[in-house]
Amino acid sequence: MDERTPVLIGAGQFTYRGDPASSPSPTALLKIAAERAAQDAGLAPEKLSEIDTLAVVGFTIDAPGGGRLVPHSTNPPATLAKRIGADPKYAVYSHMGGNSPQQLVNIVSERIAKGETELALVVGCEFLGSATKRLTKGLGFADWDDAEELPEPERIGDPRPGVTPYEAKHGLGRPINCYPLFENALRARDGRSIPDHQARLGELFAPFTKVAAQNPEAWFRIERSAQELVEVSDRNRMVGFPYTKYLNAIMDVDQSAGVLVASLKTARELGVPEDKLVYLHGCADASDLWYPLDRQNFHSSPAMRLTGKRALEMAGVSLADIGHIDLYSCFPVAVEVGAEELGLALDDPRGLTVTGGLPYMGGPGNNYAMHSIAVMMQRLRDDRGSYGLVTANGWFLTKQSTGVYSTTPPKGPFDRQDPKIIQAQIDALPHPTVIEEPKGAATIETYTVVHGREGYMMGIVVGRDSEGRRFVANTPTDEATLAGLEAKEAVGRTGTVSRSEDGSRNIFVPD
Ligand SMILES: CC(=O)SCCNC(=O)CCNC(=O)[C@H](O)C(C)(C)COP(=O)(O)OP(=O)(O)OC[C@H]1O[C@@H](n2cnc3c(N)ncnc32)[C@H](O)[C@@H]1OP(=O)(O)O
Repeated sequence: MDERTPVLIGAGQFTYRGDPASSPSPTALLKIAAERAAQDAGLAPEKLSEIDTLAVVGFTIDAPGGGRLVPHSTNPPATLAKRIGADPKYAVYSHMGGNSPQQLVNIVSERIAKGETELALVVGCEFLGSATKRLTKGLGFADWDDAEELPEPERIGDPRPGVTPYEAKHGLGRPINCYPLFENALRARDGRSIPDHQARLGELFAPFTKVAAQNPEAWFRIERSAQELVEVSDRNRMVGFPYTKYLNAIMDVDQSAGVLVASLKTARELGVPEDKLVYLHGCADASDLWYPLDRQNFHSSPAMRLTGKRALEMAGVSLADIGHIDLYSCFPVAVEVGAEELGLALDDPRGLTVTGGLPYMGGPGNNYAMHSIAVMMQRLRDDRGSYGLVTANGWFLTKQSTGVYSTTPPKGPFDRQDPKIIQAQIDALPHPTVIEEPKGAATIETYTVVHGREGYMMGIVVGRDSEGRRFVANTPTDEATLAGLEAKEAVGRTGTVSRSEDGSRNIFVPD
């Protein structure tokens, strides 16, 4: 076999459940995952000093506008490299997006195949669990010694924000507000009643909780029934209609995961046991029409379809050959759309997650898919010769990265297709015109109702004006309007849109 074949040799995960006052710093979390990945490959932790490539998944807290409330290094790859005694010639820090782990594995694999990298560490972490508690309880961060001021890291990935200022002003910038727009559109497209659709969401995610309950690294190791997931209760409030809290990715966790990727030559020189090797057979990366209002509709993802198709094609296998699947699962609609685009039934007997998914396993911001890859590697080692599919999603069903893995060595050389090829097909798709200041009669294309801890907050409507142009608006915030939007299907309802009194936003009033 070609000695430049990229191969994943070790994976490490870590979940911190201790006292927030002594929680590990971001660099410490990364280092633990890296050391566990080395151990998994049968290597001493000191061997990490030999990496020539380091790719760190962007911290959620470094999202644009995140500020620096939580002290941490201004250059996470450089700080981690120092801690593990490495001097990588290629060190990068990714932009925001849950697609990043799979995308980084795809990119470093291509570098390995081209002879640019011999041994790479790809690693990320989430630390909002303890960080938020430290901030709210005034515990400080004095024991975190990684808040270094260093030159900015080299960034990798697509730097564009997930929403336009127009969309952000109306609340689309938060995933808990934006994903429900897709869910409600999907329900309306299928003509399903609200109660039937809620039941479907519960049935979709109950098996995820079962997998999480068996996963030692899962944040919530609790199996829940379909009904419990969707029933509004004191412990399970509505967040963004139709999603109760249990259907949302959990935000506040402390977790890290990383993988070591090597050329086959280096893996052999390091003495990595053959039964540890997991090959990346296929991969693809693409973005959908970027901003939510530019999408063709709110119930599809051409990027998921085309990256899935391409990754399978590159691997030379079909969906029927795949034994293990992990679809990105920040919210149910990511799984529903992902399954539909790939041609999978929601009750596929193979299951749609190997980890338990973002609402139960955790890893909410950008690093979840690293956990999928880590668990997938072990699944494939335990089921030798089988294939595994991992999908990873960033922003609002925006950026997609896909990987197909197996312990079976690939037949041909690793040849990643230029992502621009799929991207050109997606960018050429027709889509509606967007209008920023609509006026007059309009129709709801999709919507959500946003709840805070104390109850109703606001409605968000994506609508079409009388000329078919798409806009976003908020609704009046009175309970009757908001409860009405939840009581019966509001997609297709008519109303009137105008500018708010202060001129800052659009307001849609249903008829
Ligand atoms: C591409 C992408 O990946 S997009 C996804 C990116 N990720 C996100 O956007 C994360 C979205 N999630 C969130 O913002 C938050 O987790 C929310 C809003 C859903 C809930 O958070 P909060 O407002 O803090 O919830 P609330 O105050 O009502 O309840 C907190 C309690 O619920 C628990 N909880 C929060 N989410 C869940 C969940 N999914 N399952 C079970 N329990 C949960 C918390 O651990 C906490 O428990 P405690 O009281 O025992 O400490």
